[in-house]
Amino acid sequence: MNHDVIVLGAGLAGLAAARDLAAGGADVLVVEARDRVGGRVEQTELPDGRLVQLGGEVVGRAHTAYLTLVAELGLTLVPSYVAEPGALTRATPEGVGEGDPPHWFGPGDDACHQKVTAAFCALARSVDPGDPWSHPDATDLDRSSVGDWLRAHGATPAVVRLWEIGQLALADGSYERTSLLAALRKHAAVPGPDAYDYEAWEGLRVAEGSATVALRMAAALGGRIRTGAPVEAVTVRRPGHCSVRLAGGETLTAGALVSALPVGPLRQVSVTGVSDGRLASLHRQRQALAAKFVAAYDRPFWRDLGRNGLSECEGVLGSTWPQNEGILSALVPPERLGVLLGAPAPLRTRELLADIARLYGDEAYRPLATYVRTWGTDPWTQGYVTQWTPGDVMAVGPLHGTHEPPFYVCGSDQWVAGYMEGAVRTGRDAAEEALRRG
Ligand SMILES: Cc1cc2nc3c(=O)[nH]c(=O)nc-3n(C[C@H](O)[C@H](O)[C@H](O)COP(=O)(O)OP(=O)(O)OC[C@H]3O[C@@H](n4cnc5c(N)ncnc54)[C@H](O)[C@@H]3O)c2cc1C
Repeated sequence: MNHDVIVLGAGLAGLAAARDLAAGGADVLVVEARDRVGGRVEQTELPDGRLVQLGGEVVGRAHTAYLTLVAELGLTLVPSYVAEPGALTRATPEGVGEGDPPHWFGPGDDACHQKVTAAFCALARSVDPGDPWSHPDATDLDRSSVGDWLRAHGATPAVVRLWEIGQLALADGSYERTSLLAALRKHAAVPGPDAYDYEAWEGLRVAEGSATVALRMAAALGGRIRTGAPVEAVTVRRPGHCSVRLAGGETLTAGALVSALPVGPLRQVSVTGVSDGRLASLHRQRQALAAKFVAAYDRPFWRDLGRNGLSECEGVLGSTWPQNEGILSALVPPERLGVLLGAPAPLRTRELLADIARLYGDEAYRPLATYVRTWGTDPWTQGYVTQWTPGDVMAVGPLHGTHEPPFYVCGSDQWVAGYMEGAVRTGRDAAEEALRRG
């Protein structure tokens, strides 16, 4: 059977695209490799009814496409962990400290931190997040790492360490391997007084559960989604004549294709009939590889210490934060993922709980349930959020986030920095463009 549009991947991007295409009157089919929808948003339920998010969780006030979709779906936004009272905790091999300044700062470090932060935010204002390539110094800014830029602007080792622990807390790649232009672009997309504004990026969550956003869209799409259907090859023969070959050999045809695949799995799909330049651009994109750990407790015991559950760490874990009453989320950043994967599976949980115990005490060793989700090595994700190492922004180039009709591209990697906002924004944009072109 021929469809108007086939959407590849049933994550937030693919579902948002398919929802708008169907609403616009298109005959749309979504093909999804896994036996579930949602991709990087996934949830499970504890016996006591609390939902546990194993993937994407929080958004911010600047995430307008996501917030609009949530309202359309009749879901509720509530303040996230950012509103939790209490102090941030930072753990390094030499100590555990509370609040600011960090425990390794000496005289002059705080003033230095303020100075380089102000310089970074001012420089970010000169970057257009939709067109970073037009910046007069784009090539140089992209060639530099954030770490090199910090040192060149007088950042002390203690200040560089603070920036780095914050970056690894987000499980992004190290600032030593992050393009300055990409970091400036990300800040320009969601500006704030700090290099990363937690309130603007992470101040809200969906009360009914982050993955419920995907489940609601999928329920409305009903039989238009095929799960357990990995795509192996796509061919664009001529405008209006596209085909998709699934694992197992079945071939589907459509007038147009919307790829909503993460950049890793997309590299493994054979794509024919699309320009070499576009394929080179798509294949150059990469993801930070990370894992998520969740420990569910009967109560938020970190509050006993006056702490808010948010931490930045130099252990195997890069960070913790409370996702829900008594439930702690944690991320293992790319630089430390190998340590986790190298540990025998039965020992991993104990090792991760030890990091939490160091932060908040021995009650950490008595969770009701734990979950380790190694997204970085999951074959259908191969990552976590988009990563831009020095040189990547220019190499990917202005084709980023654009289409080659009848081959449309969306997914969080096609926005500035990934995230659920990127998935929804680019998914809806792709659908709008495909409908506009008929
Ligand atoms: C641990 C973790 C925490 C995160 N935290 C946050 C957060 O708090 N806030 C935030 O905004 N973002 C967060 N993110 C990022 C966010 O979840 C993602 O950017 C977003 O959900 C990606 O949506 P997507 O539709 O672009 O891609 P995906 O969700 O990855 O969807 C792609 C779909 O394509 C499918 N697929 C892959 N290959 C094939 C194939 N060959 N054939 C068919 N189907 C295929 C996949 O199975 C998947 O369902 C987090 C991500 C992770 C992993």
